[in-house]
Amino acid sequence: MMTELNTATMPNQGPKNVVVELAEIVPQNGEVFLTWEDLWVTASSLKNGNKAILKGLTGYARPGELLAIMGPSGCGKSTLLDTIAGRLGSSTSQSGDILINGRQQTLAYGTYAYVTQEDTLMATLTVKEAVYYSAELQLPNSMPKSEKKWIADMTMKEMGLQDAMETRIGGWSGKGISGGQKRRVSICVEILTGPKLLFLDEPTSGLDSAASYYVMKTIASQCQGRTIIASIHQPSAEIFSLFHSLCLLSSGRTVYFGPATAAYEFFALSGYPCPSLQNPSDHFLKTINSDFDQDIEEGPTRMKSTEEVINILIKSYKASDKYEAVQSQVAEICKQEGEVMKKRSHASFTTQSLVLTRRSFVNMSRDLGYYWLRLAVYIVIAVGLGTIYYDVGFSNDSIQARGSMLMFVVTFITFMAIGGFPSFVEELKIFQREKLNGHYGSGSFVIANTLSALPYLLLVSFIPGAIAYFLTGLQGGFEHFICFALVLFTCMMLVESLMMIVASIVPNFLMGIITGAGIQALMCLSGGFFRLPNDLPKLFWKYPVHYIAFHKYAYEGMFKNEFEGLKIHGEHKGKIDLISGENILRNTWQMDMSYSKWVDLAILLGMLVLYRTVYFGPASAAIEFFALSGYPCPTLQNPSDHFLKTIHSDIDQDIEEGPTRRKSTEEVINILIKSYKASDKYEAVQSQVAEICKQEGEVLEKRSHASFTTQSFVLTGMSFVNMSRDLGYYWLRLAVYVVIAVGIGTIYYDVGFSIGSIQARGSMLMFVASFITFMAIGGFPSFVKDLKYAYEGLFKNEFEGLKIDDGHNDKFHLISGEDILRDTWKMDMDYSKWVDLAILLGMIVLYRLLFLLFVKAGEKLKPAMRPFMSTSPKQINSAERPLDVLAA
Ligand SMILES: Nc1ncnc2c1ncn2[C@@H]1O[C@H](COP(=O)(O)OP(=O)(O)OP(=O)(O)O)[C@@H](O)[C@H]1O
Repeated sequence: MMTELNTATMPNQGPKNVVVELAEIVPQNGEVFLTWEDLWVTASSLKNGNKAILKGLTGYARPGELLAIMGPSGCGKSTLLDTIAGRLGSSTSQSGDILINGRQQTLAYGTYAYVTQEDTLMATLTVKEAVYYSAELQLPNSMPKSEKKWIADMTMKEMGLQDAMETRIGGWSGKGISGGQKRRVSICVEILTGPKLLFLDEPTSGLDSAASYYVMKTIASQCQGRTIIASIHQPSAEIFSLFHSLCLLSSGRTVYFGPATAAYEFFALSGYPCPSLQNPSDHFLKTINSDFDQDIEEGPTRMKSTEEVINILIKSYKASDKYEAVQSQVAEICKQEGEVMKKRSHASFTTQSLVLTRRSFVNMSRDLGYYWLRLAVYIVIAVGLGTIYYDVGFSNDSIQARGSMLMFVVTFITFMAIGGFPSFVEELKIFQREKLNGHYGSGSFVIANTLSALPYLLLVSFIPGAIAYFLTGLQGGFEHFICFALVLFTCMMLVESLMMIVASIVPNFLMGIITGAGIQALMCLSGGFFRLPNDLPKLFWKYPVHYIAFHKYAYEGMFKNEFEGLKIHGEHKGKIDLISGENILRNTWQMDMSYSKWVDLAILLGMLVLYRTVYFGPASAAIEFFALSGYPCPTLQNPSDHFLKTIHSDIDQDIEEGPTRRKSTEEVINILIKSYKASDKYEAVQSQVAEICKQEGEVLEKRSHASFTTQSFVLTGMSFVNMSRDLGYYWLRLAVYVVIAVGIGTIYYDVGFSIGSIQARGSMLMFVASFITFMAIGGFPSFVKDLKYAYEGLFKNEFEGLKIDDGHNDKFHLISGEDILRDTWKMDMDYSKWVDLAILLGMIVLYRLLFLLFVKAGEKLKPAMRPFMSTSPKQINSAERPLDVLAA
């Protein structure tokens, strides 16, 4: 359909006499026509009020075309893309119509793909593994495996990834492929299903100009029957020539929408022609960039501000035939009630769960921080526990020792299960991206994460568990050990499940660790060890928190397992008396003996199922919410572009050498290298280098910089401001601590001076000194030495000068706090509580000095460590590295 629009000529009113081609508006084979009309997007915040980001945009995207959204940084490109893809965050509101094939409908699975700016990929996998797994997850079961592999291989080849296929992706845990290659892997996994509508947010960010060109060329070559919309920053002249349509934005307004080729003419006719030998996109962006208030020359004497120029261009566009063409094209598309988008078939739920389990298992096995480090630390702690409580015996004292040892296992060892949280958060980010793109749902992810973690959790509970159990000499018998290890295993899994729920609600991992630790602190406080069950305040702490906290059942399971059937050799009036474990459980630990330890274990397992289900339901909806809120994911060629493009071997592109001869890029590079080595340039370089080396020239002098004091002050100021603004640094911890403090205060409310208060005071102080300081470092085991002085300081502060009524023979009898410190808590009374505090302060200084030492040593060690940390230089595309750095 060819339509000639408004051919009247008006001076400086935009390009006229342009024949605009309107596509056949009959969507076939799932093709997609997308229109948006009078689109407004407003961000509202308490601080800044309402701010319009997009201001009444109208446009369309058609099958077979690549539409580029261009504009200066912050003009609203990503917002427009997100809005038309239905991914706008909840902090913004939108108005206007967005129609697919003239209908209001949602984007169905497999019909569209969205490639985000950020690359969220599994760092431990190789490129090939990542793409293969993705193909298995997305492509239908009916497709043979060989075909899936073929599609994956072809797509990788199209994206120029064939040389990086065996290289690990790398990321936060270690260097892998380059940033540019990551970009291409991200695009690759999204186009595997051949979606009819493709959104790309900055597909070339992080790529050098040659790689950008080839990636965009590959994308453009896939336009057949496909609608592609890409936001792009600064395309080279060559990339610009690949665009069919262009949407040029400035501060949320349309400066131009129409054929990309006609934009050059539009600017010229509007009075801002592109100077010869300049990349048109550079010219367009420079003209409409109001960030740097640069006056624009309009002749030898006249200058205009960028804002004025933008207004002229917008007016010119609105008066042009391009504007009319857009309106009529949108009206035309909207008239048709086109095809309803049908969901593509994808891999079944079972296949997805199995593939995800395999992928997650491989990731866990390769990520040192997921389980291996924890296993090593647990083994060290288990040896520590085993040697501290070595052969605990059956004396009266062993009651307290057994109880403390089991409490440590249930509370601290399981608490440390949050150590794998950062690795889990990385996996979660990938899940969020893949879920948003419809690759699979929450169900398969939860099943896969549970199944893949099982073998590792069994390892980390049974091996350290056995070491601690047998060294301590807890109750003999296989059944007892199995119960102990199973309770430990279930608790660890419960902590991981709890952290999964936290991760889906809290946006970053530091905040997640603090929140998760806070929840656990409250649960173990009310679990029945730190405050015995009968002493817990009835309202709230006993009913319901005590019964909700998994620690209650874990303590009960562990204690029943240990004490049932045990005979303790107590001493009474100089005679040895046997006390039964059941009595100890009932009287000392106040346990509910109406059900067995296996019931406790069953309740723990039930809780596990519940936690995982909670994550699967409302929590996964929260994931979506946070991801959507932004937390969670050329004809005049630039010479340097040409050089890079020519020597770029990633994409095996043939280079024309005349009408018939073609050479592979690799061949061309070899010819160029040979030619360079034979040239006078090469000789000149050799002689210049030799010449320079001959001279013993000036020694480079160090430039003077800010003094040490100034630097320290500035850094203190910066750090202080950062800490005050970062919610996760101290504020969240403060809030969590306040909640825990209220918990402690109400649980131990007005502890009194009875004999029972000795235990209560001790437990409360132990909880404060260990658990709360433990939380300060996000779950890393605090140094035991610190705790000794912290305990001593707090205990002396509390008991010195105190008088406790021991109620001996029902008479009022006072015991001094000093006696309690010496006899009950076995404290060193040779020095005062202030010495303990001074030692703690000294340790803080020592740790900071050690930190400085490690930072300095780390800088020196880095070059030596590099070979172990990164992949070989051969695997990293050397041509991309310098430009990636520049782009960054
Ligand atoms: N949720 C939001 N709340 C407040 N302001 C927002 C929100 N989202 C975007 N903005 C603002 O809207 C403007 C456009 O943002 P957008 O990310 O769409 O720009 P862009 O053109 O894609 O930028 P860049 O090229 O730098 O990625 C920016 O000024 C940004 O700060």
